[in-house]
Amino acid sequence: MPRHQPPPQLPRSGGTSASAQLPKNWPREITYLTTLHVPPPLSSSLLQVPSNSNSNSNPKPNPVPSLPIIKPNAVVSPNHLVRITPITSPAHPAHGQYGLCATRALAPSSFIILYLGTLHGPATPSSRTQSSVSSLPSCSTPSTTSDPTHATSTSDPTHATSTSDPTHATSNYDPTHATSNYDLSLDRDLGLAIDASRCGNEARFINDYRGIRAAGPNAEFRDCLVQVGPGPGRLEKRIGVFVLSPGKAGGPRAKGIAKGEEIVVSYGKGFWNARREG
Ligand SMILES: C[S@@+](CC[C@H](N)C(=O)[O-])C[C@H]1O[C@@H](n2cnc3c(N)ncnc32)[C@H](O)[C@@H]1O
Repeated sequence: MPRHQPPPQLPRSGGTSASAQLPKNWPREITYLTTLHVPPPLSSSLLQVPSNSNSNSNPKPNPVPSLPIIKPNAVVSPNHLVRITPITSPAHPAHGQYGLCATRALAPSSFIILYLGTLHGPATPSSRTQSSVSSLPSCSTPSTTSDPTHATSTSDPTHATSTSDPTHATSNYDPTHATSNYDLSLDRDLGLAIDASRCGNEARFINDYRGIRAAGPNAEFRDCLVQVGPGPGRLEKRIGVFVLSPGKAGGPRAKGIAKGEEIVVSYGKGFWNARREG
């Protein structure tokens, strides 16, 4: 279970905006990010997607043409569409933790927030045997917040983290990613994932729908692209949280998410099976 301990000496806000305010109820021991944390030796160029140029110098088609493009003005920190909410009802399965609630009605299919955290590569043979995390690039000191009892995260089946590819020399793998409850796969081919256990944004507080919303999830993680730099030219891959699409007319999904409702996704059966087995 995630724990929110008293803070070590940490920066309270990360990303590009040093002056970013913290969202209400943000736990002091977790670094708040306004952009993806990409520690060396990784580089955000790994996430770049060729722009849809018509020039002859780039005759290849865009390999991910159908992903939604999130405009810079849709990425605001703190995010005014959501509120980090302490869960006080004993009937809630994540009682004593936090959840994320909508501050206004959110339309079906609409973009809510990016999932931010630390980008990391897969485990390499050497990183698997590494016993100390203190020398690894991280947005905080070795964590008092990661729960060693957590079994390997597999999250949403479409975002299950891969830690088994030993071929990527650029890995910054920290062994705590393997037991993180906040780890989402970003690119299976490259073995890249985003871990929000030590640093992240409001999206890290999204719970799984099981035991919370009988009708199922009302949101989902989706691959998307963000514009980086000035102008529309450069696109990078990210994971976004979106309201579920309407589905069959009149069904529970058609309404989107109501003001005050908890935003819940499906982590996938693998996430919970891994914890039962672990
Ligand atoms: C990504 S975190 C979600 C935010 C978390 N509630 C918090 O306050 O940090 C995932 C963890 O939240 C808890 N959680 C999420 N959904 C749950 C559910 N439906 N039932 C029980 N626990 C849940 C579990 O402890 C899980 O490992």
